[in-house]
Amino acid sequence: MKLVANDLTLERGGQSVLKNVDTEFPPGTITAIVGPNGAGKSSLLLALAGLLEPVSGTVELDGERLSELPPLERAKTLGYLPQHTEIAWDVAVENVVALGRLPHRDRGTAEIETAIAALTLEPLRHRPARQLSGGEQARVLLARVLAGEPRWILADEPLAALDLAHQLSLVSHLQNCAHSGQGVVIVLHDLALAMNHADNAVVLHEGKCAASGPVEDALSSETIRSCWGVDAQWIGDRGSRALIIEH
Ligand SMILES: Nc1ncnc2c1ncn2[C@@H]1O[C@H](COP(=O)(O)OP(=O)(O)OP(=O)(O)O)[C@@H](O)[C@H]1O
Repeated sequence: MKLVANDLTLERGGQSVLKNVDTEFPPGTITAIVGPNGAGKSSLLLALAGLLEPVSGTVELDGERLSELPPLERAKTLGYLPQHTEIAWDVAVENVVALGRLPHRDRGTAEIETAIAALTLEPLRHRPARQLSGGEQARVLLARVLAGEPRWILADEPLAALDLAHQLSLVSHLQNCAHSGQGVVIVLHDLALAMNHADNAVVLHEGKCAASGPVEDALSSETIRSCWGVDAQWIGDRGSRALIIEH
C-alpha cells in the first residue's frame, strides 16, 4: 500500500507553500522529510494525512485518491502526530493513549498496552496528562497514534522534545513498525538522525523537492550545501555517521 504525492501543489493563507512535488513513500520503511525552516515539511505531512486539500495534484494510497477514502477508513489507515501539541485535558495518560482506538470502536487493550510500553509510559500511566512535561506529553501523544496501529505513521518532529535515550528507543520502535510492514514518515531536523535511522529521505527546499531516495544519496554534501547553505561532510560508518561542518 504505497503513499504517493503526484504533482502536489499546496497553499496556506493564500501563499504557495509546495510546488509540483512528486514523491513516493514505500511501506515497510522509514522516510524522513527534511529541509530548512519554512520549506514545506509540515504542509506536505498534513496533505499526506488528508488534512490539507491540495490546490492541484493528488495524494494517493495504493492508487486511490485520499480524498475519496471514507473518513473512518482514513482515520484507521493514517495516524497523524502534529508538531508542538500540548495536552489540555485533565485525563489520565492511559485514557489519552486509549483515544487512539476511537476509529476502531473497540477497547484494543493489547494495542494500548503495547503503545504504553513502546513509549515507556508505565510509570506515568495514572498521572493527569496535562501535568506532564513537554517531552512526556509528546510521548503520550505518539503512543495514542501507535495504539491505533495505523498502516501509516505520519509524525511531525516526533523526536524533537525527547531526551537521547527516549529518541533511541522510539527510533528503534519505529524501525520495528516498519519491519512489520507499516509505513513511517517523519519530519526531522536532525540530519544525522535521518541518515542513521531512516531508510529514505525527501529533501524539501523552498516548497520544492530538492532530492529524494535512499538517505545515503538524498542527504549528500551537495544537497546540504545547496539547501542549507552549509559545507559539511559525513564521516563514520553506515548507521553511526556524523555530520562534520567545514569552516
Ligand atoms: N496556517 C498557515 N497560514 C499561512 N501560512 C502558513 C501556515 N502554516 C505555515 N505557513 C507557511 O507555509 C510555509 C511552509 O510552512 P511549513 O510549516 O510547512 O514549513 P516547515 O518546513 O515544516 O517549517 P519548520 O521547519 O519551521 O517547522 C512557511 O512559509 C509558513 O510560513
